[in-house]
Amino acid sequence: KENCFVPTSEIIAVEETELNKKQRNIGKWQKMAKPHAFTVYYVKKARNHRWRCSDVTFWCVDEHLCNQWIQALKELLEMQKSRPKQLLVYINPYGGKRQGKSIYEQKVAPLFSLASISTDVVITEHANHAKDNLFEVNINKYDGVVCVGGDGMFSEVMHGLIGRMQKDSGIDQNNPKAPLVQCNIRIGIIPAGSTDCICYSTVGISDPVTSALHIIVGDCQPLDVSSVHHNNTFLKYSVSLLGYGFYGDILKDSEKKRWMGPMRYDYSGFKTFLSHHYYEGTISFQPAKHTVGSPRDKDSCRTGCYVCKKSEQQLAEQHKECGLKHEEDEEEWKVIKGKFLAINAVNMSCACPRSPKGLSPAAHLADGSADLILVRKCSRFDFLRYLVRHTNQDDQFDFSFVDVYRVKSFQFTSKLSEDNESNVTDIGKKRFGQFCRDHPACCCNIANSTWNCDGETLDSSAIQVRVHCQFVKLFARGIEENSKDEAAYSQSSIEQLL
Ligand SMILES: Nc1ncnc2c1ncn2[C@@H]1O[C@H](COP(=O)(O)OP(=O)(O)OP(=O)(O)O)[C@@H](O)[C@H]1O
Ligand SMILES: CCCCCCCCCCCCC/C=C/[C@@H](O)[C@H](CO)NC(C)=O
Ligand SMILES: [Ca+2]
Repeated sequence: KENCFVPTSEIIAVEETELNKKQRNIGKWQKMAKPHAFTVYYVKKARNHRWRCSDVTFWCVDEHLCNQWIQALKELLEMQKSRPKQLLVYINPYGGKRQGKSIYEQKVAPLFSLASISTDVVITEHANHAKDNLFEVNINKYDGVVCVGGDGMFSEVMHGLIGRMQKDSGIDQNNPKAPLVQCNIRIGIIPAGSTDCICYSTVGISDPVTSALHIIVGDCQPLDVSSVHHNNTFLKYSVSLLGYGFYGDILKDSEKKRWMGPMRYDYSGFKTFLSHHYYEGTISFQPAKHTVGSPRDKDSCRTGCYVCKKSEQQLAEQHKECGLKHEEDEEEWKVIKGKFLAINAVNMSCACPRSPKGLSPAAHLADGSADLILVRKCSRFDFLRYLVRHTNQDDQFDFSFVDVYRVKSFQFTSKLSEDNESNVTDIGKKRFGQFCRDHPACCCNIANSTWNCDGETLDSSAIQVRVHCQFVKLFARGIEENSKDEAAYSQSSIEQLL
């Protein structure tokens, strides 16, 4: 009795339906001598951005008419050119709660098969298996690469794909100013990790079935990617969080407790909060002048985002007019020295189930900028107030000790490495490390923190970062507005469409 309207772009599959005897004997169909039927499988939108596969079966007496409908609907599906037909799937069996394999087999593979998508599946045997494999496979054979795992697994696949593109084009990734070759093959994320921040921030929910359906309908969401260098050595790419201090320390501690699963972040988070370490250093950045948005905006990045579209146009125009190299070199750098509890640079909101609005709620997925959040030294109580605001509706930037800037590139050098560079003859300092000036009695050693790069640690504290606008593409569409559409989808009618 429920009506529903389904755009053809959200039909998953159409199949002829074999009616069994019991089905034939119900309702008005029992009067038919030999009823014929077909079933339409479609995306049903539920609450909180969750998608489900629903179906409706149509019956008729005329076999020819029934076949015509099936044929017409299959032709409509064939016209959806952005849908993948052949996918390469990497499963990390040890990510998150170690359920990647069963999640894929039970929830995702049946949907891919229903949608006639062929897959080559690789279950990874060690870290970097997927990344290394992507340098060897015949990549042109595939319409997309799917990773089943968490943010770390996504990062691995992204590094494999970007690295492969640069290698094939003869681009040296160690050159921080090299004009990188864009990666056009889309990546799908089936969330099976501990944080799943990239999935949550691009889909609005961390749910394997929802993500599988976004892959099937062939969605496309571009993402900004930051390249991270130490002098002239390439370190990593980042799409979500580059965090020094608090999030770096959490990650470093939690790596030793992988056996705890996702709980390790809560344990290490609490421990890191209690340790209340701050780090001295200098951060220099180039403000993102091309973008029309600001980190203090009330509106968030949503499907078809105006700010992201505008940034894309502006950057394309700038490149045409003066060339990237010339223009970037000339722009001003702002320099800030200080003592920081956390330095967070986010290319997207970094929303995740732990923090549903994220570290920077107004950050954009594809505007060519990152939000640089500087949390200066403050009391434990103030830092706790700041952290709690990640989980409620209050403004987390409304503190005297928190500053946020929208940037297109930045650099960081810790005080420790500055001192070591400028004072190489100070043997005592080099041999015994540097002692905390605020607690001379306790002699606590203030080492550098570690950068947390999408859940992986970086080997260097001194880094240079540049944001590349819309550098990779995901099978996603950004977070959809929670609007009347949701209600409309559940009430209107598939019969109207057909
Ligand atoms: N078979 C494997 N054995 C050990 N490590 C692996 C294997 N396959 C992949 N990895 C590595 O495991 C790391 C973490 O995986 P993943 O991101 O899937 O889970 P997670 O860390 O629990 O989740 P999140 O990144 O969301 O916090 C990845 O960086 C990846 O390189
Ligand atoms: C006392 C209350 C504390 C509440 C703190 C809530 C903050 C949660 C924020 C989660 C971090 C989101 C950033 C995502 C980072 C990922 O790249 C990374 C890898 O998955 N995850 C982590 C935890 O580093
Ligand atoms: Ca961005």
